[in-house]
Amino acid sequence: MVQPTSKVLDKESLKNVHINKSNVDAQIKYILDNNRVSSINSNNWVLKAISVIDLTTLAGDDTRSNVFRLCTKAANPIPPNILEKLALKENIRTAAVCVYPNRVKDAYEAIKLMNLTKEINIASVATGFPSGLYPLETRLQEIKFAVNNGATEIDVVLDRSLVLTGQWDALFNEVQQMRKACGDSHLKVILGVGELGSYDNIYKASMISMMAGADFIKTSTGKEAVNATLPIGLVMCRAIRKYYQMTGVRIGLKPAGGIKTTKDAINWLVLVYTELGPEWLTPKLFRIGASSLLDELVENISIA
Ligand SMILES: O=C[C@H](O)COP(=O)(O)O
Repeated sequence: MVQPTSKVLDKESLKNVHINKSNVDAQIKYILDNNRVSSINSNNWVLKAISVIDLTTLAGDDTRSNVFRLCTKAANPIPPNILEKLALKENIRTAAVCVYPNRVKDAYEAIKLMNLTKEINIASVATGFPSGLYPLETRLQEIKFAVNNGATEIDVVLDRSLVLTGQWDALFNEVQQMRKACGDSHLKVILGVGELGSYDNIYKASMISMMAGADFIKTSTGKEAVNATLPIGLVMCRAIRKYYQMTGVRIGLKPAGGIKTTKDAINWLVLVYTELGPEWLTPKLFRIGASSLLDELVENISIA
């Protein structure tokens, strides 16, 4: 669990952040054109992508039975006939399932019933997902409710209005209280990047969230018009890198929203590999939040 580090970083220093959009776009083009991982067996990258998925269902009609199905799929993402041909040393699982607070108990019971040897984390969205526009008191209660029902990770949403009006101290204080409400569960902070107005705001919100104790920063709820794009990912990677340089603490990245194809997933792996290094490509530091990516990845596993 990451402890708040406000004493290490000076919030005033964020005033001088100016990110140039065309530089970011050019850097993304350079990274993809000079893909340093393209020579590596692509099956490894597809399997890596599967292992970092937070397999998500966040629909208004989610029921106990579809959460049970989701958990079964998270535990056995690759069909036995393909698994046999791959001859892996151990079965691959997705890193987590991600559900609404009222479905956490169902996920907990489903996973317990399966008696797995390797853990699948249970992530719950919280804090008035997706808008975050609810009283702080009830947003904190939602976190505690999800934790008490078995969530090991909490994906909170920021109140975007605090970013848009530059209320950085208020934002820091809110995230710090969310951190506290999580107890031992991990805190992932959803920035809602499509609604933050600028790359500068995305960078600053990333920094404030990490300073306040986020274990991960996450791009989107999946409900905004603009979700996880690579240029936004680059801005967030740079914030994570800067934070690591200043504190020695590694914070995770979770792109989510609109990631649907194998190419999308591999591009994110390439970005993180290039910007943060191979040590970030583990479920501890990188996740892909997605509701419909898994089937596409499985279809793209090549078997002899
Ligand atoms: O956190 C995960 C997102 O809500 C999933 O978005 P998606 O349905 O576009 O994959």
